[in-house]
Amino acid sequence: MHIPLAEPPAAAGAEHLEQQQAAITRLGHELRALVEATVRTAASADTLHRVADGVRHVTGQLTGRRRARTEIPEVDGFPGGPRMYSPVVGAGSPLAPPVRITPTDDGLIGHCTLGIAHEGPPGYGHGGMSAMLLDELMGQACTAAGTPGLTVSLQMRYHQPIPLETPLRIVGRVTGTDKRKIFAAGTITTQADPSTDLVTADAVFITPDPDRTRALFPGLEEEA
Ligand SMILES: CCCCCCCC/C=C\CCCCCCCC(=O)SCCNC(=O)CCNC(=O)[C@H](O)C(C)(C)COP(=O)(O)OP(=O)(O)OC[C@H]1O[C@@H](n2cnc3c(N)ncnc32)[C@H](O)[C@@H]1OP(=O)(O)O
Repeated sequence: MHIPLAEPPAAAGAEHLEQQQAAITRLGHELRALVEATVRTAASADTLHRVADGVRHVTGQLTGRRRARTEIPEVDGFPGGPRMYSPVVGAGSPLAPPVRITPTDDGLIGHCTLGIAHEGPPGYGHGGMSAMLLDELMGQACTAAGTPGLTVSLQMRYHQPIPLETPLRIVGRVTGTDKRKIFAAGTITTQADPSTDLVTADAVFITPDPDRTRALFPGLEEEA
């Protein structure tokens, strides 16, 4: 079984997909603003109740067909394409900072800024967020290297707290392979001081064998 990395959308449907992605991105942006306002507000209980009623009303407008659990959204490509609802890179996810990723000669670089919604210690990023950022960058580096895999081991080292509301730089790169195992490393720094590691990580990813891949991802299109 050969699983190609995701291709850009076919020309016929490209315009529709672009419009859909733009709308998803816009809703994600507004939802992130809502999350940010929610975790910062000092509004009265009355106001919070009123807003909760309004949000419930808005949620009720997202009707129609709901994506099944293992279904890959039409706006996405997997593996290796856009992930609109990823909690890390998804422009449509209010959970995502979101991270913007660019390839380099030696892996991938991600840029993002964490907000108060991602807080661990007051004023600093949650350690689980750092793990999520690095897992994603290293995982995507595996895919970009042509060896997509699932994380089986993730070792984190927290050297200094990650400041919130500060542009961050996340690096992920593949350091080696051994059959289906891919070894990766990653770092988080601020964009202003990329030579001071705040968090570093090492991880092992495994490319599942074809039977396991089919079982795990029934929505994945195969090429003969
Ligand atoms: C071709 C398409 C492939 C598609 C897959 C790619 C998808 C990703 C693509 C795009 C995403 C972009 C970004 C995502 C980033 C975030 C990533 C995540 O969040 S991943 C979610 C969390 N991780 C899990 O849920 C995994 C749970 N684990 C499993 O399902 C299994 O462990 C699995 C399928 C990954 C492997 O199971 P086995 O049965 O095939 O592998 P065994 O035979 O146990 O091990 C193979 C070799 O690896 C070693 N190994 C196993 N665990 C190890 C470990 N922890 N450390 C070191 N080596 C280990 C073993 O000793 C063995 O080595 P020896 O061949 O004997 O030399």
